[in-house]
Amino acid sequence: MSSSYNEPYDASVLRDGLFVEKSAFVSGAGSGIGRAIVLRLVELGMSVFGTGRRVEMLEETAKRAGGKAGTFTYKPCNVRETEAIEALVREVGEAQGIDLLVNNAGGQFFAPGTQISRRGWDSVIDLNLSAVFTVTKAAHPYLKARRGSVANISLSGVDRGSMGLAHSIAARAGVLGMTRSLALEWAKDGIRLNCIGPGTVVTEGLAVEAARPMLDRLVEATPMGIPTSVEEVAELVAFLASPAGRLMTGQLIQIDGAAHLGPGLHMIAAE
Ligand SMILES: CCCCCCCCCCC/C=C/C(=O)SCCNC(=O)CCNC(=O)[C@H](O)C(C)(C)COP(=O)(O)OP(=O)(O)OC[C@H]1O[C@@H](n2cnc3c(N)ncnc32)[C@H](O)[C@@H]1OP(=O)(O)O
Ligand SMILES: NC(=O)C1=CN([C@@H]2O[C@H](COP(=O)(O)OP(=O)(O)OC[C@H]3O[C@@H](n4cnc5c(N)ncnc54)[C@H](OP(=O)(O)O)[C@@H]3O)[C@@H](O)[C@H]2O)C=CC1
Repeated sequence: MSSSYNEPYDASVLRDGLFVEKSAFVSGAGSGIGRAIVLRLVELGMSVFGTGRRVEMLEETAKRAGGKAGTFTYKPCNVRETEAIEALVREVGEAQGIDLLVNNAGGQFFAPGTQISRRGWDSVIDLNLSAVFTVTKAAHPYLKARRGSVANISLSGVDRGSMGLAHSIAARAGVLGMTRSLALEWAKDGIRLNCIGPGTVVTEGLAVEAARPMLDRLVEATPMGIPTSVEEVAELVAFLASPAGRLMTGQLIQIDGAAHLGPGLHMIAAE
């Protein structure tokens, strides 16, 4: 693996102060893509609230957000605990409003369909689909009040399928369907919803040496041969929330070096 895969990438094109007096709710804010989104939004002047299960990870995000134009506050919560996450969204919505909701918390394991148990299937669907609906629905009144927007962090290949990810692709395809349906229902409220499909992103889970064979395969499946950086995902989230994204809704934007057009992960099912 080239060591440059994991280096910070300057993707910033948006202007300073863009999001002053705006507020965001970001799930999975304590690591990887979610942390990068928080840091960029705060840099652009936003008041960002973040959640995730591990408080120490959120603390680290807060440390890195210190001294920037906006603010970062947080509280740990499991997005799969419906009543708790609904209450948290209400608390944040009442306290600071919500101009932008980022559904980023998620994850899965790689396995051929024959090795996914019913419980494994349900876990992945619960985290990556049902919890996204719960959070989005809970945020609706606050998004409506601000004519806000939603960015759902999805997965490259969601509209085509991927070996080894039947459960996750099914969940994210469900999110895409939900996104397009709510984009229609909520257009009258001025609310926009989009999905972003990153390709391989070298975050915590993939950066460890043990994940190196998987990472090599993922890069092999990426025609441009370059993993997606967390910074370019963050910039796209910010762009979609900005005035320049005013008419963008119901979209799937894949930021993946053409992975969704490439050979796919055929090697996984062969194992
Ligand atoms: C078109 C081609 C495109 C090519 C490019 C692709 C681009 C996409 C690249 C995607 C890159 C992805 C990277 C990463 O994933 S990085 C790693 C990030 N970390 C994670 O994602 C971890 C996420 N995992 C979890 O959060 C949890 O494991 C999960 C929610 C999935 C389950 O949590 P839960 O606590 O509910 O689960 P349990 O541990 O109780 O287990 C429940 C059942 O699930 C089964 N299970 C768990 N792991 C596995 C496994 N590895 N294989 C098979 N089954 C598994 C477990 O056994 C339980 O079932 P049973 O009770 O029946 O045993
Ligand atoms: N890395 C990649 O290659 C790609 C990732 N993605 C997707 O991007 C999103 C971010 O992933 P990434 O940054 O890479 O990976 P991480 O594992 O770093 O991020 C996942 C985040 O979600 C949080 N999370 C997971 N489960 C829950 C839960 N039940 N309740 C609350 N928070 C939860 C985690 O925090 P905590 O554990 O503290 O709860 C963590 O901060 C995920 O949806 C992922 O599937 C999409 C394409 C490619």
